[in-house]
Amino acid sequence: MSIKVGLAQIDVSFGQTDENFERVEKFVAQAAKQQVDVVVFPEMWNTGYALTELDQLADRDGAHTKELLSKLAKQYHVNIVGGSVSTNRNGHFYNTSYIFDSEGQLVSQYDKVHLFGLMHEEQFITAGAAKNQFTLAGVLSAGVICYDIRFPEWLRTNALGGAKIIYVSAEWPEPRIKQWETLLAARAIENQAFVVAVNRVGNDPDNHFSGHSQVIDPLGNVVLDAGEDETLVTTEFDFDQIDQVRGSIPVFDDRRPELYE
Ligand SMILES: O=C(O)CCC(=O)C(=O)O
Repeated sequence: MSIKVGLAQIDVSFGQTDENFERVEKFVAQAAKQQVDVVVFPEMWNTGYALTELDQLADRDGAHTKELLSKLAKQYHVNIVGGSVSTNRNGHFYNTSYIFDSEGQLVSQYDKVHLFGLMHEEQFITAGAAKNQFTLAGVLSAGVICYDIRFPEWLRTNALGGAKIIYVSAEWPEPRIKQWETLLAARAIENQAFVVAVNRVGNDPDNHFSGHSQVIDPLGNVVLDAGEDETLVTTEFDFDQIDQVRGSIPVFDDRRPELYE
């Protein structure tokens, strides 16, 4: 079984929500034209890290994002891993990912669990406390957001459901891009899964973001690298490789969880 994914490596206009919603709409249409099964977006694409303005800008109850992604998924008959957006729910702000199937149904909702102190995220955002495991395009999958990839135990926790694809959405700044690439490869190898990771490009007042969205196979090989410009890149991969890799080095069977606490 194979799947075609589209990585929407977009810029994010700082605090300009209307512009950002329009951009996402354009990229979903473009992805649909290329007949992808799943299109994936980066982190916090509605506002960027405009954390001090969340009161005015964060999506209340995620309503605007959910309405748009659901409509687009249905209209174009495409599955959408909606990156993440800043949301305002019950008086708290969250960094929230919404995932829609090609019928326009919400299949998962995830609040980023590990908040990134270097960008003062924890001063504004409330951390999530739940996993993100779902079936999309018929494939068991998991999803995390940016800084989450520094926590192998969290990805393992999510991957233990049998995920064959781990989706990562990020706003990962350029100075640490080597760490991004290395961490993604390690998460793919240790979980023997495909990693589909989408980073943004462009600038915010404090950071430059250089993309390098990637698809990585279960052996840690980079199948696709999107480079440093705003772009939609696509690739198709099949899951036989996962069975081969898991069959030859059975790390899931060889785990010793009784020793890990
Ligand atoms: O861990 C890093 O170096 C980057 C994390 C980050 O930018 C984020 O979580 O938004």
